[in-house]
Amino acid sequence: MGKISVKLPAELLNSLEGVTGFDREAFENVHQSGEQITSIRINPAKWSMVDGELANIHPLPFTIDHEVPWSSAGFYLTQRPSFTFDPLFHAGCYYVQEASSMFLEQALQQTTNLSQPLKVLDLCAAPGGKSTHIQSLLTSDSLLVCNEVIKSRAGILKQNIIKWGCTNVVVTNNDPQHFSRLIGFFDVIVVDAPCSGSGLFRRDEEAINEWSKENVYLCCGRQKRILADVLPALKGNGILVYSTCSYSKDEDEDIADWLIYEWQMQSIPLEIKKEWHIIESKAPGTGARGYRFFPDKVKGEGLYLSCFRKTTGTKDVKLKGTKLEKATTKEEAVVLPWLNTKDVQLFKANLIYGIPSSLTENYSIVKNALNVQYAGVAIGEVMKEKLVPEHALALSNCVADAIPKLPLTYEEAIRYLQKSDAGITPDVKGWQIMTYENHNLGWINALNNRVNNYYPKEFRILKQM
Ligand SMILES: C[S@@+](CC[C@H](N)C(=O)[O-])C[C@H]1O[C@@H](n2cnc3c(N)ncnc32)[C@H](O)[C@@H]1O
Repeated sequence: MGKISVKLPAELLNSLEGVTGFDREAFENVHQSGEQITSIRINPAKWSMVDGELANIHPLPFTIDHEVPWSSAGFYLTQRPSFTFDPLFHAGCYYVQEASSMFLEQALQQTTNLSQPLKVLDLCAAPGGKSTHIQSLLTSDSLLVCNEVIKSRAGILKQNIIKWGCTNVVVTNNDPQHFSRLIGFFDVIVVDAPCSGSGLFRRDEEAINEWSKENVYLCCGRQKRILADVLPALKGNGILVYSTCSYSKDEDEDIADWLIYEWQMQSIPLEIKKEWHIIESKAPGTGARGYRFFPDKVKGEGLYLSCFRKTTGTKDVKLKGTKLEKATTKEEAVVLPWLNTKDVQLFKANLIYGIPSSLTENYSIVKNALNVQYAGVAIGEVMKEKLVPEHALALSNCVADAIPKLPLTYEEAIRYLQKSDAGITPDVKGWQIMTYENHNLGWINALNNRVNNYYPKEFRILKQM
């Protein structure tokens, strides 16, 4: 790690003078240092912790330096490994996520009773870092709606949700305006807003070239529009978590003031430990609390996060659901042996999907209002009274234990994930799941004369080792 020459925009540095906790020299130095930090957040549904240690993988594909102090599942790594060539990454055992972002866990834990069923919206969700984190913190009978306005990014979000392997998430592709159709529906809304991106300067030099004061103003206007569009969908007393990866007061504290003046939101302070070195800020007008991460103070990138309670009630609107096309009894009989639970509602939308029975009503309301891209778990297609299973089922937490599994060596797993000939000769015929270190990777179908690799094209490793 050598010193590099980075020219930070003088206009940004000047505008940060006076921002609580800003130390110009230290801030400039940390950007020049060339230091890069790598952190991951493990998927507790797939990878267990025993006595604070990651269990059952030998050898671990990386070396853990220490834990991210504000997250129960976050770890710093000593160096950045090749995640592409780690089968566990493809199995959804962890998500590569910048450490400051994991502070969302504190925001949710300290403002919300996470042990009860909740309806949560992650409005600006792609590629899914915060969504996968929120999912891990919720009960299985909570519903998480992850939305992304840009269609291609919604596709990436869907892939990451499939890898995470849960059944209680819906991915939508909507403009924030469309959420006015869901008046008072959500208990919690997370807005990780598009911003001018100064918090990412250390990782992405392009962000430096793209930064301008004009863009900060543009982002600030957009942030207000997004919030104004979505706030009606939050129920009275509901929680809003607002975050950006910008240091600019216009996109952070000024938005907090605006939320209080214009929307009568109430700021909720969070408890932070001194040794975390997170800076608590007060918005100039209302004193609303916000939490700012400076890379010269914390081991992570730039972030601002602030929590609010909605003090105004919402009209009591009875939201209508749409009728879901249910799977037939015959289809159910074919599908159920592939699942480890009967507590799912099976419905059809090209394929057969499953969603926890307790979420059906709320899901039908979401489906009526929004452009759903993915819901629950895609199970497969029933053809000639047999199931052709979907990749998502293999990676999900609802696939039956009785399905045959074939453990692969590291080299076989990489060839399988490249969708090339893995060179395996299974003992049994038919559909079976390829595993690596006991984690599911995907399907093959072993026929009499050949083995068909069903790893999806869009997920495959394109690089050669
Ligand atoms: C900071 S990123 C979200 C990162 C994500 N929350 C995560 O943790 O992986 C902001 C997202 O907002 C989306 N976005 C851009 N313009 C938007 C708009 N006008 N309304 C809503 N979302 C928008 C972007 O496409 C982007 O995916």
